[in-house]
Amino acid sequence: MRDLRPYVKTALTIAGSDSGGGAGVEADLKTFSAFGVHGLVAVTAVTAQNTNSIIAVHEVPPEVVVKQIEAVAEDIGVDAAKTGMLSNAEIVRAVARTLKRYDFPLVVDPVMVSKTGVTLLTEGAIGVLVDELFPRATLVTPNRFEAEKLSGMTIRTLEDARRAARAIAEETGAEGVIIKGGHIEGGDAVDVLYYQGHFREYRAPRVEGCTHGTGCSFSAAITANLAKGLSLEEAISLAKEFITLGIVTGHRIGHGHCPVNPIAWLEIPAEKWRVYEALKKAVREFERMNPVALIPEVGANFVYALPKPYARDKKDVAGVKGRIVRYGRSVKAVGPVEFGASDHLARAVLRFMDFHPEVRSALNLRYSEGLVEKAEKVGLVVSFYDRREEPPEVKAREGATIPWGIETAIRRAGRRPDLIYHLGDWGKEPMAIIFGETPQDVLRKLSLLLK
Ligand SMILES: Nc1ncnc2c1ncn2[C@@H]1O[C@H](COP(=O)(O)OP(=O)(O)OP(=O)(O)O)[C@@H](O)[C@H]1O
Ligand SMILES: Cc1ncc(COP(=O)(O)O)c(N)n1
Repeated sequence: MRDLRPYVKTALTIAGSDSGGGAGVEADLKTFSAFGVHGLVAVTAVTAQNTNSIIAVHEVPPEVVVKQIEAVAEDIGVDAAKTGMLSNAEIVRAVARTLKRYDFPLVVDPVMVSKTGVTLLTEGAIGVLVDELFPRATLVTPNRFEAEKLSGMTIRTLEDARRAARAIAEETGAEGVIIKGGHIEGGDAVDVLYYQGHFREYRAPRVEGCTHGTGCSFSAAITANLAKGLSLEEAISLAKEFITLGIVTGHRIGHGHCPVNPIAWLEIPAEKWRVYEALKKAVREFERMNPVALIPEVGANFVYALPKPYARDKKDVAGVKGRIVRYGRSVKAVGPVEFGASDHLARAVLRFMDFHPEVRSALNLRYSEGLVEKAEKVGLVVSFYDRREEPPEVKAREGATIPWGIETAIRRAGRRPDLIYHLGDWGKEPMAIIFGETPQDVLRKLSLLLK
């Protein structure tokens, strides 16, 4: 017997396919999944596309677009829907006619031109979109250029965006209009909503990263949250947070505009849990191994970073709060495993990851000649840096010594080191650091040293 009240919500995207996986239905489906919503699809056009350009477009016959909508609406049910690339007037008309038969919330992203400058909606279809689809829309999400086209106004400031949003809503019958600020100048990326007679701004810092598919993912995120029953304003707030993260963590693939990363929203919390659990287990094992003589005066730490591109600063690296110390005859973690708990060792592993991104874990130990000899004897790759060789401009920069040292040691080794040491300096204890892909890998190397 099928569950009569399914626990999962569904969202439908009516849009084009992007073979590069950055925009269109591909971005929408990833976004729906990121919010835990089951995605449904009606493909309007197949594009041969990459990060540089759109090479070919094959439009789907309008009746097949309609059949796709009906097929899923009638069997599975739709909790909210969005439209993206609709390509031509016939498809717009068929979609508008079909959607009038259903009452789920609808987000219309009036996609007209791709980031790479290719037309995705014929000039003649724009009027049809406005007349036939906008009146059915809960929200319309134009970017600056689309809003200028729709309103006939020039948009340079937020005040301009406010005026245009209101004009579009009042003239077309769309319930809400949000003008996205990706292409409106300013230190922040600000989106301006006009909804039910009032304005609201959504603001986030303008970030560096990947922006292909931002409009698609943003409207899909709003749709997913409407499907889950959130209010329009709550749905936009979440979508705004989501899109900023997706831009910063975008995967630098292809030679043109790299795609936004909708999965970061899901993957970061998931990876944090994996890192946390793996490190907690390894710290317990380290305590059991009890290498009392290897604990430095300043204490040891054991760290594990999120994978790239999510490991950006020390808050993305888990470590032991208060470090690991000698306590009588045993080795004890002072506090719990936490993200951001390590400073020095976190910086060391982050720098290591710039050269070898797969090496995400590290453990620092008391240096001794014997330890280094043993490491070489068991076949570990050993390298070092000498703090006395540190250039003055590096020394002058707070926190720059360790990254400089790690880089120096990696370059010196000419291959991936397992252990890096330094002999100390005034007031600095000599130290050895074991690096590994995982905390288990680090412990494996440590056990070779303890044999
Ligand atoms: N560099 C950036 N930093 C932060 N947010 C941004 C940036 N660029 C765009 N955004 C945000 O991303 C969302 C999409 O806006 P944008 O104006 O880029 O839409 P678009 O042009 O339709 O996107 P696309 O054409 O890439 O699909 C908005 O919330 C916008 O504020
Ligand atoms: C199938 C499809 N839909 C939408 C876009 C717009 O996205 P962008 O403006 O980032 O190129 C696209 N390029 N391809």
